[in-house]
Amino acid sequence: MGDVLEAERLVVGYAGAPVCGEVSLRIAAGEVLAVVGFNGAGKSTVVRTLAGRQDPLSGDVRIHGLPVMPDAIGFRREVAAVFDGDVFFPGLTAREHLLLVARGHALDSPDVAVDAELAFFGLTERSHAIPEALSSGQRRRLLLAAAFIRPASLLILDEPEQRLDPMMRDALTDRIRQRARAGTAVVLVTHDPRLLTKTASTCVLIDEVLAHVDTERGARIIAGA
Ligand SMILES: Nc1ncnc2c1ncn2[C@@H]1O[C@H](COP(=O)(O)OP(=O)(O)OP(=O)(O)O)[C@@H](O)[C@H]1O
Repeated sequence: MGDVLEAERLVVGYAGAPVCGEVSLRIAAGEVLAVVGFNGAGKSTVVRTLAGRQDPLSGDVRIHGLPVMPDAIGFRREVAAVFDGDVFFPGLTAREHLLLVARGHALDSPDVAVDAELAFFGLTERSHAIPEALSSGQRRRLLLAAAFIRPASLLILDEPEQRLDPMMRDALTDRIRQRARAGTAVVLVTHDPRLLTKTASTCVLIDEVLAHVDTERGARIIAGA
């Protein structure tokens, strides 16, 4: 099977200054690639660049063999992402956010899909609340629900475990595995060793020099062991 995502000698950073070493990686359908490293190493910068949220300083990123085109419908159809700073429509309820995504992606039965997603992420009772009236963990769940409800061949998750309680982390772990089994390629930035070992098939350590490490070693690095 061909690569979903391919980065070749990618350099990422701000105002012309790189934040980490060159990144070269590939990920195929059904693979989960964990991205690990210490605070400030450059993980979010790397995955934001992979998702087309910022331009690379140099190097190449290809998704299904094509350059990253964040404004193109075809690109946005393939790539779903959750980042820390993602925003909501202040006047729309949790349910309305998910309906918007479900309808936008032409799901067959959007109402059914939305109810299922609200239930999975434990938001059914808060489905008519606007984001401001949700707890911070519930807002995180809503962002994740919006990413998982829609089809995508590449799913980029930047520390999705943030602010989730242990039960929800377990549910998220299962969901990522299920999604990968269905053929989605997943890029997962995480500081959670358990989430990493239970989901990832490969791992990269972001530092001054990028290292490809096995998932057990990746988990030991983030556990500080
Ligand atoms: N918008 C920005 N402008 C300039 N520098 C930035 C910007 N965002 C992040 N940085 C810097 O780039 C470096 C890498 O940040 P990044 O957020 O990619 O790290 P990270 O590995 O994801 O960290 P963490 O584990 O803390 O989330 C840090 O030194 C950070 O201070």
